[in-house]
Amino acid sequence: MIVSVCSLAKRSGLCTVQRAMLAVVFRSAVTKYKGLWLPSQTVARAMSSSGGATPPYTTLAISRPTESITHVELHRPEKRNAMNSAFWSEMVTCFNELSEDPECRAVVVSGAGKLFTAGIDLMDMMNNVLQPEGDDTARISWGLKKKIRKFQETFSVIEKPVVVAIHGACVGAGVDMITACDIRLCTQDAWFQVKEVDIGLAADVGTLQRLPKVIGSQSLVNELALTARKMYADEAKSSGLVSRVFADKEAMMAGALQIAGEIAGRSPVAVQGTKINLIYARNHSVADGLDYIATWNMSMLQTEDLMKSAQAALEKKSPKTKTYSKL
Ligand SMILES: CCC/C=C/C=C/C(=O)SCCNC(=O)CCNC(=O)[C@H](O)C(C)(C)COP(=O)(O)OP(=O)(O)OC[C@H]1O[C@@H](n2cnc3c(N)ncnc32)[C@H](O)[C@@H]1OP(=O)(O)O
Repeated sequence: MIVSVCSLAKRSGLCTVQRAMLAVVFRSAVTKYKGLWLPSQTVARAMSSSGGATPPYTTLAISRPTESITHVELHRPEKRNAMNSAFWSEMVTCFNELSEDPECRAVVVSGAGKLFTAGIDLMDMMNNVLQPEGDDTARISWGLKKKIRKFQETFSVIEKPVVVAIHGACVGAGVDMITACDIRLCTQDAWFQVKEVDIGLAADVGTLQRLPKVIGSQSLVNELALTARKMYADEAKSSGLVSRVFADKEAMMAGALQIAGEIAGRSPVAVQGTKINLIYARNHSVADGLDYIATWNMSMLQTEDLMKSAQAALEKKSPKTKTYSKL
């Protein structure tokens, strides 16, 4: 199909630059799905209608909309994707596997059913997570700290670029999770709630540390975290929590897939380096960040990807027109 569009453009008398631009625009509107070039909208629809969790997982449905994009769907729709003990360990296994998988160059995360996630599974939290284990206060505290660190790890292990697509609601630990993702999108009906104060605890899986870096206004972060008020899509956009708001889930999934495709089509050396250095810069001073990238790039600048991408730029083509080997 791509080939026929290109030859059509050639016959139409368009110049090389116009033809190249047309090809890029066309490519961003379609996605290769199971060997066929299909409209991104159609692939997004297929992504949103998964049957159930993917064994051995019980809370996640994993699919590959394209060779290089993995879709991870939170999948406990009947419990509003509440995060139970299985979820916390499955997420770590899943993201560790994706980190090791050279085929996977970008990840889309979304939620099945009515909403993105209702946060931690409250029944599980009361019956399992918070059950005291240990003979005295010191030992119980020691064990709890280990648990909290393990929960924190769940969202910190995400090494590949992650686009998260939020619809309906994103509550409590859901906010912790999305602040650890790279690109946040939502639907017009989405709302966000740092709910932890309402259940008697200070959020401890990343919101209090990452949200101030994400939305920039400490006053707004304080208000959200201290009052647990809901924040709706428009404010999420204006405050910078999300970068785009879509009319509905289908449009959002198509948008997420398109962004993931933009990332996955570029040099994995450049993409991974960018993600790692952005996170480093967030957590360190400018001086430390500059030193880190200099050390990083003293080896990474030797990649063949640089020549390929520069060649594409000279030819006035998208870097996505080149093939980059796995990382
Ligand atoms: C060391 C700990 C670190 C982590 C800390 C994390 C903290 C947090 O995440 S705080 C936030 C906790 N979450 C909540 O307080 C949200 C509770 N849920 C709701 O308010 C509503 O369910 C919601 C507005 C999200 C959706 O409402 P809707 O009317 O659409 O659904 P429901 O009829 O209420 O629920 C359907 C079934 O799902 C079960 N469920 C929903 N949320 C949870 C949850 N968080 N934990 C466990 N189960 C949940 C609900 O009980 C219904 O089940 P059933 O009755 O069997 O149909």
